[in-house]
Amino acid sequence: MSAAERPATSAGGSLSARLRESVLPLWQRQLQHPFVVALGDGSLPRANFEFYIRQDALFLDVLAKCFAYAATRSEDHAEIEQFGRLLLNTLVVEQDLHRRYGERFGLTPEQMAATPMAPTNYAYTRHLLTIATTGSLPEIITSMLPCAWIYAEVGTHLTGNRPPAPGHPYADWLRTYADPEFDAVGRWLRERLDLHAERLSAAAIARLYEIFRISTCYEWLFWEMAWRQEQWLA
Ligand SMILES: Cc1ncc(C[n+]2csc(CCO)c2C)c(N)n1
Repeated sequence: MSAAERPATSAGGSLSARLRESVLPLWQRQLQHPFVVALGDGSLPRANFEFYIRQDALFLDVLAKCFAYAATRSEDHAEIEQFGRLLLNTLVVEQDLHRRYGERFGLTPEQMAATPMAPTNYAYTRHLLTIATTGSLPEIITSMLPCAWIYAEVGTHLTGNRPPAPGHPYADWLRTYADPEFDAVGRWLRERLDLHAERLSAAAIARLYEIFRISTCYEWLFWEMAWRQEQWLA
């Protein structure tokens, strides 16, 4: 099994491992996306990265809210606490990474917040919000799992577990997502999902496959959106 195929954490025959296997070609396409390749080798034009950072700041605000919705569906004290921590972590990533790059690009937090959501970002966040507000807890976890899992794999794939080269323009981004602490987010979500899924019907599990596939597609489309600097129609 190549490094690209290997899950960041091996999950054996668990539901989360089977979900990833069910979308493996889509998963591997993320690592080959021109945006991801150029981000890794530092050749990504600044305009594309700036577009991405502005959109991602808006995305992470929504993702943080989805962790809050997940907390409202849980009856387990430790789980509620962890969803609360993930909500705060998400905002810290946004502030640390995005404000830092924002400052480098001469953007104020107000300018960042005034950016309109591009179509794909809008669609992805509506998908997450619909499930967060109307779905079951396993569905909510499943909808958020590809974003944590894919970024950890992209981070380790691009760095190969070595620190980014000196002067790499996107070193902070690479370090954030190659950090084993970030991989732990996905690992925890997988553990919770595998536990909750033990009590689900075959129909409920089938729905999880569908949700996982849609979120995985949107992760690819998010790179594509930033690569093309996608705009709404005039
Ligand atoms: C489109 C998109 N997908 C995933 C991430 C990665 N990410 C950053 S914070 C966080 C939650 C855990 O703190 C996750 C999953 C991203 N930045 N943008």
